[in-house]
Amino acid sequence: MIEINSAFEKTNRVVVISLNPAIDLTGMLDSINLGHVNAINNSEQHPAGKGINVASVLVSLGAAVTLTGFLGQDNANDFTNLFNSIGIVDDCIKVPGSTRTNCKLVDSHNQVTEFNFQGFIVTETLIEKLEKRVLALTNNHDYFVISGSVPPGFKEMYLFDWITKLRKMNKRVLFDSSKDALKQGMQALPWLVKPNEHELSSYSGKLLIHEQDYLIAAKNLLAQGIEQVVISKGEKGVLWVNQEGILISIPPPMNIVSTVGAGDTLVAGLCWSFMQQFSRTETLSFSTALAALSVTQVGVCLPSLEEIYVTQKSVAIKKFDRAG
Ligand SMILES: Nc1ncnc2c1ncn2[C@@H]1O[C@H](COP(=O)(O)OP(=O)(O)O)[C@@H](O)[C@H]1O
Ligand SMILES: O=P(O)(O)OC[C@H]1O[C@](O)(COP(=O)(O)O)[C@@H](O)[C@@H]1O
Repeated sequence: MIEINSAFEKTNRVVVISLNPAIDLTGMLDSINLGHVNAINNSEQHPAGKGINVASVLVSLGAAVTLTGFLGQDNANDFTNLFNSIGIVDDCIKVPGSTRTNCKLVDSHNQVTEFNFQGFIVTETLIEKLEKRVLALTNNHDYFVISGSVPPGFKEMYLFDWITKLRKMNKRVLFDSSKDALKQGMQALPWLVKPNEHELSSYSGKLLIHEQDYLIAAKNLLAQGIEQVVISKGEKGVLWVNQEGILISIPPPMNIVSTVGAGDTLVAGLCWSFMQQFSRTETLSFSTALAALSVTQVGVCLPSLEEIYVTQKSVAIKKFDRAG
């Protein structure tokens, strides 16, 4: 029998689990010509991946973040330099090989074409070692973010097992993944899920188009026992459904540089808002503002609170009581 306890303390401590990190190599070009040579106008490269992006934004907001998961030992320094410079506590397991490099091409219409590679291979021994680390962290943490795809060798079933274990310990698990990993993880009923439109359509097995389609899909997840269903809809904003009702946010128009990392930034904003016990409206407007700011540059941005508050004032919120 799963125990439900809503008496969560305000906290700044959080664990982020990053199973398949990446170095993001972003190239800007006028347009992509398939089958031809494409000249890149300028490029940037930085440590990223869903969990690492979430951890970086959380730290910038003031969270005490312990990052665990896997890192390729051959280029681990690229990541550990970042962790040391911004103050992420590194509890990652080093695995043979290099962490993958993902390629992101941004054209002059700000359209992003992404090439996400597979990643290093993990063994059962490494996975068991990681599970022990995650369980050890339950002694002094209530919030766990599991973000991103899984590397080759990692059976999606582990996500089901780990989320089930964390849930039984009454931990709040925020889960953001895709494909089979999303399916398996969702079945364990994490506390919060954040699919984007495409991921939710693919999970639901049908194309969701209208607001009503998303609402029905969200309410189904709620009925199954997921407490917070947050659907991110790019520049159209966020749809958040829970037992208290439906909230919709619309971000202000932004100067877009790259939308890569917007979803991770939204997850970090949500996590921080819950940890800090913001009201529902404040949680959504804060997280939407933070995510909107992230599209104004390459990678996740670490804006000042002042910048976030200014943007937050331009986020429109629509509220409907009771999810029904
Ligand atoms: N062009 C944009 N302008 C303003 N906010 C944006 C824009 N694109 C994304 N966002 C914000 O970032 C959130 C996450 O973006 P989205 O593209 O839906 O996620 P993902 O990166 O997971 O695909 C959106 O819900 C929205 O709040
Ligand atoms: O974990 P996945 O699905 O392989 O995706 C990894 C990619 O997603 C990112 O974390 C960006 O994610 P979002 O755009 O959804 O925020 C990149 O940094 C990384 O290259």
